[in-house]
Amino acid sequence: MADQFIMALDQGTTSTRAILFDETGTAIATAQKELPQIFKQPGWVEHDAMTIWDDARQVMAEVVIKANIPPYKVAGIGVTNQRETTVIWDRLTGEPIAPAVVWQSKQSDAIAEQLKADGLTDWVYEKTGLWIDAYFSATKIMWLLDNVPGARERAERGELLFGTIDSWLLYKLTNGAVHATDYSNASRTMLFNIHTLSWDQDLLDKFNIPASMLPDVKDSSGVFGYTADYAFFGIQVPVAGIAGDQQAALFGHKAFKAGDVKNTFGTGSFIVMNTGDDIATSKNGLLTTIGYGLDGKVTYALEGSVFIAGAAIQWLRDGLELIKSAKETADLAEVAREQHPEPIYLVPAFSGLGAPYWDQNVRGAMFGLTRATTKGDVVRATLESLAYQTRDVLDAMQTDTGLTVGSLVIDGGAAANNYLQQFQADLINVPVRRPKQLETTALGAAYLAGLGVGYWESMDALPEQAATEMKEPLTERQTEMVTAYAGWQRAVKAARMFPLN
Ligand SMILES: Nc1ncnc2c1ncn2[C@@H]1O[C@H](COP(=O)(O)OP(=O)(O)O)[C@@H](O)[C@H]1O
Ligand SMILES: O=P(O)(O)OC[C@H](O)CO
Repeated sequence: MADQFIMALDQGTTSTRAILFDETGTAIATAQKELPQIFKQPGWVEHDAMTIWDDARQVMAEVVIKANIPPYKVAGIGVTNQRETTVIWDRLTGEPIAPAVVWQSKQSDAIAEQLKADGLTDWVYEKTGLWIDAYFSATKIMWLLDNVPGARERAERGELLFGTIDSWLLYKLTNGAVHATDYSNASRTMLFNIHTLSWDQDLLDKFNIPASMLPDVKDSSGVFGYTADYAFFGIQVPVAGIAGDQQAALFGHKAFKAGDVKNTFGTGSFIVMNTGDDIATSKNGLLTTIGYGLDGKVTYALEGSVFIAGAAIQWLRDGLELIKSAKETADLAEVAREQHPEPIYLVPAFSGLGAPYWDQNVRGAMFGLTRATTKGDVVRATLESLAYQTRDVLDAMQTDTGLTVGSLVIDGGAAANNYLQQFQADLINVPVRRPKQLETTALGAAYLAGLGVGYWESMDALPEQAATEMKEPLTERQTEMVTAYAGWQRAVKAARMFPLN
């Protein structure tokens, strides 16, 4: 297989990427397209599903051309995706009936609130491992069926299909031949029973969603189908791996042991702990989810989903126009820290707070401003908010599992930030490691696809990640961190006391 490659197709919230990996797990070429965000109403976030498909096809072709390899040298494709985002399309024409409702979108908030008011929270949690929220696909499907004219009747006649982005891309890649997903994505819909490993008929009945819309659920590794003529240079390449992006990152870090934890700092921040065979439950606002399905067996995980991480850095750039690029933030924060050791705090609850608070009624706030506050202080507070939110989740994880997190691996765009990495290590008082290659999500999808086609024979044969950079916590900062974290906790409390209405 030495002259063959595995392609990862990583469809994220803000971009669509194709990356080719060789046998050593090295990325040899990347092609990427930014994805336009559609904000029709406050709190709504949508994507054009056809654009996603067009972009996917384009980056897949581009990456092969960039790498200058014949397309038949691609041994398999692994798909990984922004999770929960919901597409509904016509079974026959393959046309979406509406824009995709993105995981961050709040248009189904009222439906989620009603389900909670109906007292379904524990019932849904016991079956799905999820706390009722507009974040998950179920209320998004309900919203689309209720709001797109004729959708409910068409769905009841069996004419419509639902899928998260992986299913949508798989359907398009195979020209409608395959309608399937994997366990990790299914476990984010709030329709999938993580105990019986099947769609839950009680939930479907309660939510009034026809079972005929749902994809088949399979292992994350194995052949799902083959690319159709028009999809990839007219050749049939097996789509041999699928996983939601956060679970793919867990796999990409080779976090295979119970207790292994990773954090991906992308648009949001997703801290995931492998819990092995154990369907660990949480009393502290974490989700129970499926890490991956492999060889007929699923591995479970606990997750803390933080909605705003790198998105806060984008806000500094595009909203406040304080910086020109995300890269500037590390130096600005470093200087600010030297000038004004006393921190200010940003609670970036721009769309409510996810784990461990799950409070939709809070919005962003800053605390501690004075006339001396500078741009650098605001940048520093923003970067540090990513680390504080991670600490909140890690504390909850340790309380829930009784396990001690001894180190943390990070990836995603904002993991490149040296200030953040050091501050994170200081704040949680354990080493924080990041791989040189931050595309761990894509690597995880490549691993799954590679295992699926026998490119790598077993998990033991998966290559080690390229060199990593480690930041140790600084002992001399530990007293300061105790005060700093107490300040953050007060800031969150204060922000939550200023309700939306
Ligand atoms: N050097 C940096 N420092 C801080 N944040 C960064 C840096 N580089 C990129 N980011 C942030 O990382 C995010 C992009 O990460 P990525 O993993 O590509 O996200 P996604 O998969 O959610 O689209 C953006 O929100 C951006 O603001
Ligand atoms: O696209 P990302 O990397 O922001 O990830 C989004 C998550 O999968 C949402 O649950």
